[in-house]
Amino acid sequence: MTNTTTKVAVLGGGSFGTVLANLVAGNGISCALWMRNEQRAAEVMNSRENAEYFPGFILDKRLNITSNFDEAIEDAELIIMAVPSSAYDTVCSQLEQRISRNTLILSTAKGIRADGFRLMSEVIQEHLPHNPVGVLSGPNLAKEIADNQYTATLVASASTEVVEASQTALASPTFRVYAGDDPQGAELAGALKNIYAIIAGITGSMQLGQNTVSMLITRSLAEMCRLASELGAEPMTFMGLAGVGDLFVTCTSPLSRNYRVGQALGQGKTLEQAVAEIGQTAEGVATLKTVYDKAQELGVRMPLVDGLYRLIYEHVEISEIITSLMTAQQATDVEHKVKGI
Ligand SMILES: NC(=O)c1ccc[n+]([C@@H]2O[C@H](COP(=O)([O-])OP(=O)(O)OC[C@H]3O[C@@H](n4cnc5c(N)ncnc54)[C@H](O)[C@@H]3O)[C@@H](O)[C@H]2O)c1
Ligand SMILES: O=P(O)(O)OC[C@H](O)CO
Repeated sequence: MTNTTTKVAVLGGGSFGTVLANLVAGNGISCALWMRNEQRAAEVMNSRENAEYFPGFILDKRLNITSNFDEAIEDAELIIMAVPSSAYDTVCSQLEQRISRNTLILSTAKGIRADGFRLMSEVIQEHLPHNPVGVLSGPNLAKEIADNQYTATLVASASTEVVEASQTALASPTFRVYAGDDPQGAELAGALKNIYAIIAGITGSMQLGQNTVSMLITRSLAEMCRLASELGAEPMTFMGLAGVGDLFVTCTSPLSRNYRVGQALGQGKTLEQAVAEIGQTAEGVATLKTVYDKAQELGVRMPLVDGLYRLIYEHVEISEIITSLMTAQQATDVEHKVKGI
């Protein structure tokens, strides 16, 4: 797909799918937004508003919203996956036998499948081994994109076709799309930061100072890099939009659902209550256990992940966790430094 792009399909009509599809349609490119619920799709199509997620945000009149999967993907050169990571296997299996090998796929979910520690691009490739795949990751709060706040993102792929097609489809005067060549790092960064956003939400509810927030973000970044470099990703990816960029926005904005889960936990609610209260996808909840298990398996030091795990699953008091985070034996050698930063 080049500047002559003819059709894009966005699968998943929640917050992110809606704003991405609207960006594509706004660029004058034929775009179908697929929502699985027939009645909802009809309502959004007729009212031009996805009232469940963005009341008052009027969608581009050229955007087609449909619950008909075949209609949505027919002739699409680029398919943008915007369902949560938990739905990837289901939706990818629906694509099998229905799309050509040339169809480009862009993954936007920020999660990791627990079974086999599979990244979303890996799930796609398992179902669609011949299709070129890329990942989009960065500081991209959907509400701010809908409000046309200046935003940048990263599309990382081994396929220049996917990068170019994504730039053509999504870039606008308020949405800048950078190219990257470390999809594994971009995906890991996007998924890992959700865990730290939950911790930031907890500290937010405790009204701790900016020194504390800054320490948390910095220590989070070091932990993320340690695990990612152990898994073979490029640490420098974490210095960019998908790493520190997304970590910063998600750890500081109550628009982040993961941050809000943390706020609710900090107010004494249970995890179940917190998740129910948000009512939308907060990938960090499932990612926490997946990453905790992986860090244990690989022997990677992740004290913040350990602390959140102990708080949620072992019901250890927050004060005890903070004390252990602040008084743990300090490294005096370079062993604990992250390679590359
Ligand atoms: N919202 C954001 O600001 C944002 C930004 C960047 C990335 N993301 C990522 O995008 C992914 C999707 O998140 P979201 O914010 O759109 O979530 P959301 O909760 O707002 O919406 C998810 C949508 O997916 C639909 N869905 C769930 N299972 C499905 C299935 N099996 N088939 C079809 N549809 C299904 C739901 O009905 C819902 O409409 C997440 O991994 C998230 O981390 C979100
Ligand atoms: O609402 P969250 O916590 O899923 O965060 C949304 C995006 O990932 C921010 O880049």
